[in-house]
Amino acid sequence: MASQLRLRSALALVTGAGSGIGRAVSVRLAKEGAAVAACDLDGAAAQETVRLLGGRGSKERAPQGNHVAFQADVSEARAVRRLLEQVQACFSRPPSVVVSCAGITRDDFLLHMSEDDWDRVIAVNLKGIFLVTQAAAQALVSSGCHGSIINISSIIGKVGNMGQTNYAASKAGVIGLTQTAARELGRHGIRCNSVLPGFISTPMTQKVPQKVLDKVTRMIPMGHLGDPEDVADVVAFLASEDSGYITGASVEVTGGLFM
Ligand SMILES: CCCCCCCCCCCCCC(=O)CC(=O)SCCNC(=O)CCNC(=O)[C@H](O)C(C)(C)COP(=O)(O)OP(=O)(O)OC[C@H]1O[C@@H](n2cnc3c(N)ncnc32)[C@H](O)[C@@H]1OP(=O)(O)O
Ligand SMILES: NC(=O)C1=CN([C@@H]2O[C@H](COP(=O)(O)OP(=O)(O)OC[C@H]3O[C@@H](n4cnc5c(N)ncnc54)[C@H](O)[C@@H]3O)[C@@H](O)[C@H]2O)C=CC1
Repeated sequence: MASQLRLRSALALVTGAGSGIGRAVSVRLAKEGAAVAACDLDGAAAQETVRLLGGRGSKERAPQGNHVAFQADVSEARAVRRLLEQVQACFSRPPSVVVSCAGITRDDFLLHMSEDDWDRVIAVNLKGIFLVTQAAAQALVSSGCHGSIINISSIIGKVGNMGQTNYAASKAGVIGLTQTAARELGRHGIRCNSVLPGFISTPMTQKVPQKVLDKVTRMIPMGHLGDPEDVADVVAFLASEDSGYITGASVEVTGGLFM
């Protein structure tokens, strides 16, 4: 999709911006003119993303159209409230585009999965998106601004996957959360959509045993894993007015896997 300055007036908050899909989303939204607030649990990784965007802003003040890094754990309510406060103080407005990419895996078969591995994945992948979506929506509604919220789920949230009861439940929950937010926030001019990537080449998938990787690659109709940029293309579309009448959707970016 040709790159345009579709987002030149947007302020985009991206969580999980320090790696993989979140970094690719940050790069793409900046390329289309957005100012980017790049947030990650790993603050240094978020800073590196901002360096890649050519940003130099400090938390205290972001020169017009600049990009700034923030550190926050999205699973912590106080951290998310502080994040939205810092972003609005830095840019003097709420983010009109919010992309929740922060996510983790703690894979194991159901028979052996620990309660801690269940709790942590649900806390980051599902509660984290609840907290960020809620805080961003509150800021937008109270300021009377329209917006586009894009939550990264997974095709696994639709079809399940061996070794991922926690992850699959979290990603299925993201779809339902986003559909409900879309129903409630449409009247405020805030669109909410989910993106369901398939197997994308990032540090997250590098942990997958090779034999599983080989199996799944053979199952993909397009014959290869996706790149983070393939997801960023769709996120940029959902962030822009080119998707102005789309809300509550779940967009699969899978190369046809599990269609
Ligand atoms: C018929 C093949 C179907 C393959 C489907 C795979 C779908 C994956 C698509 C993912 C797309 C989206 C991904 C995403 O959102 C981001 C991620 O979540 S990336 C991480 C994805 N995680 C996995 O797929 C789990 C991979 N498995 C593991 O990490 C380990 O197996 C696990 C920790 C669960 C258990 O380890 P261990 O006890 O050491 O057992 P083994 O590794 O030896 O496995 C035993 C046996 O089971 C087979 N197997 C394991 N996982 C899967 C799986 N997901 N799908 C199919 N088969 C799996 C493994 O190959 C072994 O088979 P053998 O025949 O006994 O060798
Ligand atoms: N890679 C893939 O195949 C797929 C990934 N996804 C989802 O896409 C999103 C991004 O995944 P990847 O880029 O592949 O992973 P990644 O591991 O490369 O990046 C995830 C980022 O999230 C950050 N993060 C983790 N916990 C956090 C927390 N509590 N607070 C703030 N930041 C936190 C990490 O520091 C990291 O920078 C995740 O939600 C993942 O579940 C969905 C489908 C497929």
